[in-house]
Amino acid sequence: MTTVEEDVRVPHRSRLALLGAGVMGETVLSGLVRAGWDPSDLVATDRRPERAAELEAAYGITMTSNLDAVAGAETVVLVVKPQDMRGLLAEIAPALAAGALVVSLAAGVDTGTLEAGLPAGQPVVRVMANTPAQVDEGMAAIAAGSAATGEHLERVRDILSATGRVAVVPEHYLDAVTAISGSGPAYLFFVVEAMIEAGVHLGLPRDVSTELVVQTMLGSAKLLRESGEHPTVLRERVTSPGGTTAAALRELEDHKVRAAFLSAMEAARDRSRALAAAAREQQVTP
Ligand SMILES: NC(=O)C1=CN([C@@H]2O[C@H](COP(=O)(O)OP(=O)(O)OC[C@H]3O[C@@H](n4cnc5c(N)ncnc54)[C@H](OP(=O)(O)O)[C@@H]3O)[C@@H](O)[C@H]2O)C=CC1
Ligand SMILES: O=C(O)[C@@H]1CCC=N1
Repeated sequence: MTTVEEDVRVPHRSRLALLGAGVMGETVLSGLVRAGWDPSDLVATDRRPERAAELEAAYGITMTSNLDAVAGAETVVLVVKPQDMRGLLAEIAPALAAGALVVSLAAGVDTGTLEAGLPAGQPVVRVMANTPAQVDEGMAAIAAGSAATGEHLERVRDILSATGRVAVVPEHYLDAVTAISGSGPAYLFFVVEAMIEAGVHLGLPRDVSTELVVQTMLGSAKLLRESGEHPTVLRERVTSPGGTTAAALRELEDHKVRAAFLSAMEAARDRSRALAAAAREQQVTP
């Protein structure tokens, strides 16, 4: 017979170790805590002791060494910079539990490179996430390595869907995904900065300009999502014949802003490929 106590129990979550608790690492950890994970099911590490102390105080998560964290963890999430991945894989490979799922959030580093630095057959899932996950509006794309199963992908989806949307994609999409949604928040913040400065240039107090621009960005994103309309249609609805918007858009086209966005995202995609190549060249077998 089912008891009331059993009905309301929190589902068991296996122990998750997160290595590299910088900006993106904290984004994931804080999201899991907000989503109701018991901090005692989480363990994390960072190279800087003062950073570790900060996170322990903020979230009640045990901060420890990489080897301690990995021992017994069923899911190991790696959130170090691509350039630090090789050393980290070499350090943890001997301590990983057989079958533990390794999840990498590093830009560029492909699953082949990760697998080459880990014991044979270790399941790996690669992720490209973004910082709006800090407010539960993240966009993450995930791809399975050669030994990862559907259950492994579901486990990663469960972790990331706590803080936003998750798409399963073929791995060869991930350099482009990095250029679009991984780096994307920075481009939009750049546009916001430029518009706020423009408002100040036009004589608005900075706080007024900031409020106008931030709410316009938020409202436009919400309109896109909720209307389901194509952005071209929404832009045309703002653009009155012979009006102010048409005058502004003409300047953006004359300054080749659309072409600049294309070049910028090609550069980000190429940088992701270069990081992948560098990580591949550095790879070591355990
Ligand atoms: N920031 C973002 O918006 C996004 C980042 N990413 C990816 O996430 C990863 C982390 O990026 P981000 O959080 O911005 O970078 P951070 O530098 O903020 O975080 C990485 C953290 O890992 C620590 N670290 C490095 N080596 C080790 C180690 N061996 N053991 C434990 N901790 C270690 C670093 O310490 P120290 O400071 O001493 O180096 C640092 O605190 C990158 O691979 C990046 O490509 C992906 C999508 C978006
Ligand atoms: O700039 C970077 O390399 C990382 C990856 C995507 C966003 N930040």
